[in-house]
Amino acid sequence: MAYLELNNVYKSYGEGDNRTDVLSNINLSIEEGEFVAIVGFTGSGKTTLVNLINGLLKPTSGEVLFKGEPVVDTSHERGVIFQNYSLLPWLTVGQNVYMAVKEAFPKEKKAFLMKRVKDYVGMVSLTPAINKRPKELSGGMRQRVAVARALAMNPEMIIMDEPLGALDALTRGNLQDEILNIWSQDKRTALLITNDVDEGIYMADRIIPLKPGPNATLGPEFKIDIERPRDKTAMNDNPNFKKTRNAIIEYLMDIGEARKSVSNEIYELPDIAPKSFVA
Ligand SMILES: Nc1ncnc2c1ncn2[C@@H]1O[C@H](COP(=O)(O)OP(=O)(O)OP(=O)(O)O)[C@@H](O)[C@H]1O
Repeated sequence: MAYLELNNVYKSYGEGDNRTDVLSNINLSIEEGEFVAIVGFTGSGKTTLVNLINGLLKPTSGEVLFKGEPVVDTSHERGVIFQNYSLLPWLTVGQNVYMAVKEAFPKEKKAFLMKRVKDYVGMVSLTPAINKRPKELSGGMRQRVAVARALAMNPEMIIMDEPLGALDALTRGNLQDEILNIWSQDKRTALLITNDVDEGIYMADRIIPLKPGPNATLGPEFKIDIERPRDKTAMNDNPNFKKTRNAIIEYLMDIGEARKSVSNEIYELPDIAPKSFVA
């Protein structure tokens, strides 16, 4: 039994003429302690996939199993870092993180909770902004609060939906390292959804492309055979890095071309005129 399993998962939105088939025949198996990245084009169904795993959505058919049990709801065991940071606007940075920590550790004393808030706000370099409200922060700072909030809850599995997209390269690199530290020290399981192949190779054990939809499905996996801890600078000269990067990019370009050729199809519109049109 895998830690997380998706078996023949299909997901559509709407009914009848309004039906959109987003995901088709998704099969994914992640072992405990693994770090898996899914790379995909925008609009291909990545957030839908995250929400199915998180328990915010139910599959149209197929099953999502977490530790052998069907996922029916959200759970603290699976912490999600969303791309749209969703902070409570009336609370400060510290209070936003505190609320989440209190929910995850309901029996702990205030001193424990406050220390955890301080540690995780510090980890994302936001100590000077701990008393600010979200509207006083830049998009990147808000995203860092969202990262601190999710990790401070101590989830067994960290699920990341393009969590670092809005950040500058330096902050992004630092947070990648923090996430990797937490993942490896605390023996977590991680799923990263990204459109950045280099980020996926730096962080993950395996990369799986999501082929664009409608009816998006997972492509072949690419194993990242590079020793940990990985060094970004040294990696550029690593033959395995170059080989894997080229293979993934080539694959994505091929499916991108296939997508373009589908969207370039010419549709003929029927030759009709409105019956009651008065010029
Ligand atoms: N609630 C919904 N009702 C109807 N269609 C939806 C709904 N949510 C998403 N979709 C459609 O499903 C498709 C995939 O959306 P999704 O947000 O999962 O993609 P994504 O890969 O995360 O996109 P992005 O990279 O732009 O965030 C899109 O065509 C979108 O319009």
